[in-house]
Amino acid sequence: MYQFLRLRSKASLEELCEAFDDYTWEGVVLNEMAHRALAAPDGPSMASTAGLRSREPIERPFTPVEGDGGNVKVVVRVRKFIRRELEARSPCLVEMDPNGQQTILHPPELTPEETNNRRKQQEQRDFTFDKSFWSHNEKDAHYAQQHDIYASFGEEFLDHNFDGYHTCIFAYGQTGSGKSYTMMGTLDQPGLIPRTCRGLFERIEAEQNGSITYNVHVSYFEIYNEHVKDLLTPRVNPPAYLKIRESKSDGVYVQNLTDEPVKSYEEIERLMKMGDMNRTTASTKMNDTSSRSHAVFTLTLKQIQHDIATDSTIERLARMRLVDLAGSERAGRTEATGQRLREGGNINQSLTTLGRVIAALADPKRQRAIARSAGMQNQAKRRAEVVPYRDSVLTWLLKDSLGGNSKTAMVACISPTDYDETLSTLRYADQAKRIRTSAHVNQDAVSAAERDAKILEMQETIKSLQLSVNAATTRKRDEADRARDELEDYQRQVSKMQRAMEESRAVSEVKIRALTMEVDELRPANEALRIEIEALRRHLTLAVGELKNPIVLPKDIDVSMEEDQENEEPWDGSDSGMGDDDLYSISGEGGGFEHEVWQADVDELLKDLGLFKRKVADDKQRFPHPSSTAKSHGELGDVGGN
Ligand SMILES: Nc1ncnc2c1ncn2[C@@H]1O[C@H](COP(=O)(O)OP(=O)(O)OP(=O)(O)O)[C@@H](O)[C@H]1O
Repeated sequence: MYQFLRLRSKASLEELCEAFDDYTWEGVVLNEMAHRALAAPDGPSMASTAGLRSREPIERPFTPVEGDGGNVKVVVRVRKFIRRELEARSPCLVEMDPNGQQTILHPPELTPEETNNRRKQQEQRDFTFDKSFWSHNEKDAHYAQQHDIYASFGEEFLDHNFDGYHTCIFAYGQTGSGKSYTMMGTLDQPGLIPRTCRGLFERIEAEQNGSITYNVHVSYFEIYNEHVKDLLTPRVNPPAYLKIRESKSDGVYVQNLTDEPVKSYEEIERLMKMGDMNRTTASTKMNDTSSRSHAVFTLTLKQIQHDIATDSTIERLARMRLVDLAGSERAGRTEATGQRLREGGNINQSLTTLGRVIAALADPKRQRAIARSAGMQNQAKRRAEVVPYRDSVLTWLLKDSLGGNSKTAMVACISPTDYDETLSTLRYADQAKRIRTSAHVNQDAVSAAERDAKILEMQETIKSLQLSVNAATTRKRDEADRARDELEDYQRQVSKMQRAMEESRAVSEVKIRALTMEVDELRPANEALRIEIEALRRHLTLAVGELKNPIVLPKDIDVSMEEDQENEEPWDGSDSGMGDDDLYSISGEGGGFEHEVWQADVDELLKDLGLFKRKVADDKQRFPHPSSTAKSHGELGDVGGN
């Protein structure tokens, strides 16, 4: 700190910076402040460090990345032999080239009679997909385990979700080909769904940086015989079927579907198990645990980032659809009768519609028509589009995932032994490769005022719905249906508002967390400032005392003897030979001039310190130290004037 007193020319802010640079680590804080003050275009500003920091761009993973969804990603997986196939000593008809991603289907050896009975010859067929997973023989080097499937594209899809894209992965294939094994897996060999859920929470924990709030919701339903059943509510008899509705803001949705908020993987795991228990399965000739329904597991991830500088939020919404379709089946081969036969019929019908939707979407002519229809009026638009989404519940609900705002992947599961079924699946998959989706980042920037206004608007809507529900219930019976719809709308709005308010509360928590962190960060700097000020105050007292009572040395004592001896030159009193320590040795003649210079230096110092005092006081006022507010004010008051 003595360097401070050794400044001989004007004690400007620049010199103060240098002095602090050489001093202690606490000086870095003051130094940074002084540099910032100097860097300000209109001279030293009163902005505190915190204020400056808050205006700097915060690290933001929320950089909008736009682009289309690209083509549907298609991968194929062949499973190992199951008991039935081993017993029949069926040969493996599938070959895969893991490097070229080729899947080759060989024709089975037929007896002459079988060959004669066939209308079409079976021949070798080659297909190329984004990936061909060989899960047939564990001993092979390129054997694909469950985690290989997730690592290959499950992780990539999770990346898309965090970027704000909706995604959909669906498993397609004949009954018993390994769809449920791939999607859900077993306890010791978990599939894509549990791995995605775990990956999601691992990332949330790893990416927790304090300024982002993550909200995750889960829903799980099945489409059984063209009816939608909630898998997260207990089964009832007769079964409760849910309605499908469409709204401008939410698109096609299942009314009153449970959408459970979850905070950890364990919570999701519990819901997954509950859903699986509720799912309709049955034993058939082709599969002991055959899924008799299409199951749609949906994760919704909302990321809310709060920018403390502008008090606005950026919201990203991503929906992950993980679909385990029921398997296509030939009645002749499954030998199904009664209920199983009816189920099979419904399954096949919806899969046929899915095939028609895929064919329509993959057709380039149709794609051009859809693109052209973008600016058309309703009726003309519908004629141009003609994708038969509405022909089955499955395609109607997956409309967006199949050809709209989603990045989509299809896992085609095949059996190693069944030529016709496998060929049909591979053709289906080959067509799906050509579908292009139009995914975009689902991101909104909302200011605090807009958020409040949104909640207010919802409250108003709810109020008016409440009035019309009350009025409708008093009207005649034939209006009961309308009343029920209004009531459902009302309930939907209420739960939407509850969610918005919950999010608002979460944003407030983030704000509090960020401010607390900033105060904590500033605490050491404040403490350093306090110590510096105390030291400065002591030194100033010393310097002022020195000026008031200069040490007068008798003329005949030459204190510069030592120096003279070293320099071997007599001191002539001129400025050029004066070292820093001479400040303590000068007196008498010429001392008047030096005194004026010192006085000017000290005045400058006092001025600068006044400046610091104001800045420090400003900081202290903005970020008060709980225990030392009063004390600090007292200390600052001791330092020289403005
Ligand atoms: N990659 C695999 N490795 C080991 N076993 C598998 C694999 N794929 C499927 N299996 C086994 O094959 C059998 C049928 O699989 P799974 O139930 O997943 O078929 P599915 O396509 O879902 O059938 P369905 O359409 O009838 O529901 C199960 O016993 C399953 O454990």
